[in-house]
Amino acid sequence: MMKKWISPAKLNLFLYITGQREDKYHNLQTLFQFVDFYDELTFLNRTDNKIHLVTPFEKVIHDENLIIKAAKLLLEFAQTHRINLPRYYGVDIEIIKRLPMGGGLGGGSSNAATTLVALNYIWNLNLSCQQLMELGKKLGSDVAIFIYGHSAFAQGVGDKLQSITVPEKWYLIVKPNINIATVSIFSHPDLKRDSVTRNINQLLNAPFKNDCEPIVRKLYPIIDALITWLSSYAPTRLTGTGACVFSECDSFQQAQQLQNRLNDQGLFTDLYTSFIAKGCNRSLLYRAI
Ligand SMILES: C[C@@](CO)(OP(=O)(O)O)[C@H](O)COP(=O)(O)OP(=O)(O)OC[C@H]1O[C@@H](n2ccc(N)nc2=O)[C@H](O)[C@@H]1O
Ligand SMILES: Nc1ncnc2c1ncn2[C@@H]1O[C@H](COP(=O)(O)OP(=O)(O)O)[C@@H](O)[C@H]1O
Repeated sequence: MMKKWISPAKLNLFLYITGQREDKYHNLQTLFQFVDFYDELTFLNRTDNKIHLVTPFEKVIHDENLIIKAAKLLLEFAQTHRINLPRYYGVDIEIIKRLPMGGGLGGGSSNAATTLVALNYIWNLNLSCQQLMELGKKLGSDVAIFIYGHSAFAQGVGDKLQSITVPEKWYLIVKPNINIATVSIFSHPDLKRDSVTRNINQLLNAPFKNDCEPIVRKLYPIIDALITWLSSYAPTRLTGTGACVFSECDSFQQAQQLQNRLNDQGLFTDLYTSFIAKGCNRSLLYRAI
């Protein structure tokens, strides 16, 4: 059977913005954890050395897809550094896409990371995790954490990573039918950008917050309503720049109860979907290898 490569979602358990650099990128302090909800990628050999994404994406053109960009970047790196490639390195890439786009779950970045890790293995390039992370950063700030593959406290623009083990909670993740472009939140004048820099112990011992949440709640009333409603049952926050919100539960049963309650309360039920996932300190990308 053809090997499936896992491409998991992440949550930002907390996210603080401590300033903005000259290049306009924001300095962050964030806690990343993976969950067991994922896309699946397969790579099938071609004999014409073309790289092709077989699965159509409604909103992303082929060559702009982060999967294709990652494959081409790795190929170019191997060719520039004269690393031996197999005679037939062409691939047809298929994806079972479950992660919503613009959901703050890092789906695009995760797909890029999985592509880099998978093709490094399939092409037998032997690049180190560090080398793949450096390449990944060229595609997006979040790609590095997905290659790193362990829960981490991230600083800088989200790329300075320190491994950390956090409780593997269950989450009810609610996805409003909205896609939020990261840049639209990071460029908003009212975004809170002045959190004080704290060390990891201070951050772990304070209530977890997301600095993007106030502005996202103001811009998207459905997200505000969901966080307000869910918070009366479990701690609930925004992940990344949204649109998903997650409620932290101690067991699958608790998450399921909350999901049932949400479905039964009958408010705006056509405006969102939800699923249950478990936090994983180790990314399933590596557990599956
Ligand atoms: C906010 C976070 C938190 O994990 O996640 P998402 O909500 O997107 O999943 C990330 O920092 C997003 O990372 P990623 O989605 O890879 O962003 P990128 O493609 O690098 O950047 C998109 C745009 O966001 C802004 N940006 C991104 C990262 C950062 N530290 N400061 C920024 O100001 C920049 O304007 C950039 O052009
Ligand atoms: N393979 C991909 N999967 C998802 N999004 C992709 C992909 N390739 C490019 N994109 C683009 O990246 C954007 C951000 O997607 P995604 O990473 O899923 O969201 P977020 O950054 O909110 O977590 C999408 O809206 C889409 O335009």
